[in-house]
Amino acid sequence: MSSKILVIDDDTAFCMMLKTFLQKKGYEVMNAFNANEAEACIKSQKFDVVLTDIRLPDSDGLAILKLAKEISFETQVILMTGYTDIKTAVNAMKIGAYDYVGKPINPDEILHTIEQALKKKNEKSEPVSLQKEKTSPKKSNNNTPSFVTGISSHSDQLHEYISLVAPTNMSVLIIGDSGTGKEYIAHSIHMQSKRANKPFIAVDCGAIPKELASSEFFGHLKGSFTGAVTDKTGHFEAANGGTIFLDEVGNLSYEVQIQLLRALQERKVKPIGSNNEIKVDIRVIAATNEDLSEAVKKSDFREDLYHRLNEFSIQAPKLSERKHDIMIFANHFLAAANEDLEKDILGFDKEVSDLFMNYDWPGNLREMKNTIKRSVLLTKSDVISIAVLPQEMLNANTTEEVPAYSKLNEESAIRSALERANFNKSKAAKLLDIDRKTLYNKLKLYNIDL
Ligand SMILES: Nc1ncnc2c1ncn2[C@@H]1O[C@H](COP(=O)(O)OP(=O)(O)OP(=O)(O)O)[C@@H](O)[C@H]1O
Repeated sequence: MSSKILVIDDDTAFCMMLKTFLQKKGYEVMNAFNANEAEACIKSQKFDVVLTDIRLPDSDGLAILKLAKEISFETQVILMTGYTDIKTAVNAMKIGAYDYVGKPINPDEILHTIEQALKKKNEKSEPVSLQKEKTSPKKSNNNTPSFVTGISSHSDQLHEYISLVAPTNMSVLIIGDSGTGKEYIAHSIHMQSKRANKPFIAVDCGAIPKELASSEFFGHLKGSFTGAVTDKTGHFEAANGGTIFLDEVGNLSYEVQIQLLRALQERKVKPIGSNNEIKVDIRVIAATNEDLSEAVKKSDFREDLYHRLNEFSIQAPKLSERKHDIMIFANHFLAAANEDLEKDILGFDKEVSDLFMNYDWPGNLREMKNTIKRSVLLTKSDVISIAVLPQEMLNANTTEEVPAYSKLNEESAIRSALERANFNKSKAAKLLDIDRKTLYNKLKLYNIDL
């Protein structure tokens, strides 16, 4: 049976073009041109993948993401971003989006992302027993990509902390922006601990619907509630003897926080519908990208749980702060992308590495990994050039040099944007964030001849 995809975008021509392209690749595709239509589709049938623009006339892609996940947790949602900043898209991944792709959409890129999303969906629907084996470090050793340690002073301190805390049984709270490698740090602590040959179970607390949280953490017996068609092993039991990693722990509801604290204090869990308590021996590592102490002050997060999780804290540095590590990571992701896409790209040209060093990387390591993979896919020569980088990166890099556009400095802003864009009017208009027609009018007004 072919996989079902819903494409949502108010640009009808683009939407239909993508539909035809994906149908040719063997998918069953439906279109929706606004959030209202999309909602009706999502409620009437189950999709394997939902591909949605972040900006919609009557709502946004984040609302679609939440709805799709509520209706079917297994549906993979991919966001398409235009000029919206990457941070919104990266943040969407924390609430369950599979990935994001930058506009203009490249058909090969979107196809690759859809294939990966379907692969993930199919892995997810395997029985728990199989998943458990997958998360067991013993089995995943071959596939686990190597951990880049870096050489910056931030990296030195990070790894000193990891090696100090790893052999203990202390709970660790990892604090850092999205995509800074918090899960990698957690895994690294686990691998350097005495629990290394026991399971490491990562739980994305932001992606678990509230009603399912207890069953996800503690398991359930068949028939204990509507929809419980088989027995389910909870994450706590699956992680027994090893480490449980609670990602985005700040997103847990207050009720689940109480249940978690109880399980951690008593070292026992009771699956829903069962009378038997199961003893568990677990080390907890949690991660957050918000200020949990603030959440405690506002009573959004329980203080007792906060202290239980925060026996030791580690700050995951932003990529832009680790200047000496930037090209080490870039080369690591290049090698991984080459292997994954069966390509043989040798490196980055100078303009690209300069840009990498000066760019802010709001999505941190995840953004870099995605950017490099996309660039490898699009590169036809031996090295990655600036031409294959996402437009947002180029724009971000030029904002400093192009004076902000205002009535007062209009003429100089236009001249400077034209120079930056090598006198390509469309590019200059984009840099100035005005449409092409307005630019033509202004060129006439200021007698700028090209
Ligand atoms: N030290 C590292 N070496 C190699 N790759 C890394 C390293 N740290 C992170 N990565 C890569 O960067 C990506 C983001 O890392 P990770 O998922 O650990 O970030 P995160 O901070 O947990 O993100 P989020 O806040 O969105 O949950 C991952 O895909 C991982 O492959």
